[in-house]
Amino acid sequence: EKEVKYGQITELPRQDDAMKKWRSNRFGQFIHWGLYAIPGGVWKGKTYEYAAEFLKSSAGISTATWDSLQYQFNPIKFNAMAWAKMAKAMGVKYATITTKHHEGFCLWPSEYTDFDIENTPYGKDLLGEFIEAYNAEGIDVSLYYSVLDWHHPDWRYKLNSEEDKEAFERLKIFTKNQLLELLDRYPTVKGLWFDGTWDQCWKDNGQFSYELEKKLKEKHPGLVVNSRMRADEYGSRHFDSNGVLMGDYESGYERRLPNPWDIEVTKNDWECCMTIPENQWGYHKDWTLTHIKTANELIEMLVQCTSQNGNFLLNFGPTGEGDFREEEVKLAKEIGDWMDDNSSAIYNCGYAGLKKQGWGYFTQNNDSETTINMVVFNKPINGKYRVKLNKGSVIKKAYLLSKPDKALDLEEISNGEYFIEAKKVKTKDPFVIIIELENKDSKKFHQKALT
Ligand SMILES: COc1ccc([C@H]2[C@H](O)[C@H](O)[C@H](C)N2C)cc1
Repeated sequence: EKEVKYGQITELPRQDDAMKKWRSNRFGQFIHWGLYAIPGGVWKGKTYEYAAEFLKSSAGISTATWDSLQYQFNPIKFNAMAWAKMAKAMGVKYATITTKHHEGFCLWPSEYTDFDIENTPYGKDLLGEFIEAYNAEGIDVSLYYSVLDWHHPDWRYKLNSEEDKEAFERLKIFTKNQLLELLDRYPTVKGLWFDGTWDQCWKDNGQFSYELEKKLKEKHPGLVVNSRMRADEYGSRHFDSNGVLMGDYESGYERRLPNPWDIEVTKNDWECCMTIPENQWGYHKDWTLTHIKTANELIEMLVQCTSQNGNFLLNFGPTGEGDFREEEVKLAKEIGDWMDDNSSAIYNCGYAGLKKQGWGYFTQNNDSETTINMVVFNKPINGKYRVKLNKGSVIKKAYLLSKPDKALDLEEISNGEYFIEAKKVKTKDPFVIIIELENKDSKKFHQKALT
């Protein structure tokens, strides 16, 4: 064990109401929006396959040229209420929006920079409109903030000289001021999603990020912060040098999921953030470059996250004009239609304390001791679903969520192990079988105490 002074601040897992709400939300919408949405991955007629929000570096564009995009930013199609209604219909309970991505452009009128929405043809407080509209639909809002800032003259990747150190001290003050400003301006926000914290400059400032997390949480009770914000004094990120998680949840799952059989991951809160194309967070004009995930693929990721006590944050990249691609609108509808019928296996659900089986994923409602959800993605050819529950568990009845009054045939194989027969399932979509137990699924709740 190393002596770590600037490691974890909050005892995890948090059991306060704000964190319980974060946990029960399960499904969120990520929004990546900034100046990069204007060129959309194309520069001087050339299409760049790399992530569109990195076009400045992949096309080798000067900061002056890139920053002049600010005078073109005029999303005439932006309608925050329409966005919020689409998100509501999709079934998300929270949304995380880029207030400032690596380019440094701020979607809110910041008093600490002119490189912001106020100095664009649009001019209005776009971020404020977004938060108000999403909150009006009952959707919690968290704010993404990139510490890495290509625009700011005091940004330094490494601190090699006294001049570097002085510059970065100014950058740290700027960062703290902007974050306090965001929490002042938007008191209803629930969390901060930090990014751009992998460089040496930040890893050398573990004490600063420790004190910053404390100050932000003192100012904004209940604030939920991702592990990506932090480095300890040895430069260890996400987890401190003794392997203790920092922030409030693990946010290392970017465009990747844990092994579905992994139960270690269930011990902490965590979130997977996911793109619809393979690697585009910002709007890209050309979606033929890579595989585009289908609704069923994305639903399976959401279900897998829930089954392992994680949240799923699905990304959308609005165009420079402020609307969504038709593919994104279609996916939001398809996912929403599924959520309309099956969200009881997602909201306020988590790890059931059971080993994953081949047909799909177990989830269990956090408020229920005797009801287990089976979300099926792979129908067995004989229509019989093998379920291995905890020893001593007895199934009272099992039924399709879509047909609650028709009990399915059961065959007990051994203590706590059954076949559930569901031969006549017509749907082509993933579906849910509900198991109701005779007795409290004690092992699961015992395990819950352990986490
Ligand atoms: C160098 O590899 C990177 C760096 C930053 C990212 C950024 C993306 O732009 C997006 O904001 C994602 C959440 N973040 C990690 C992704 C991959």
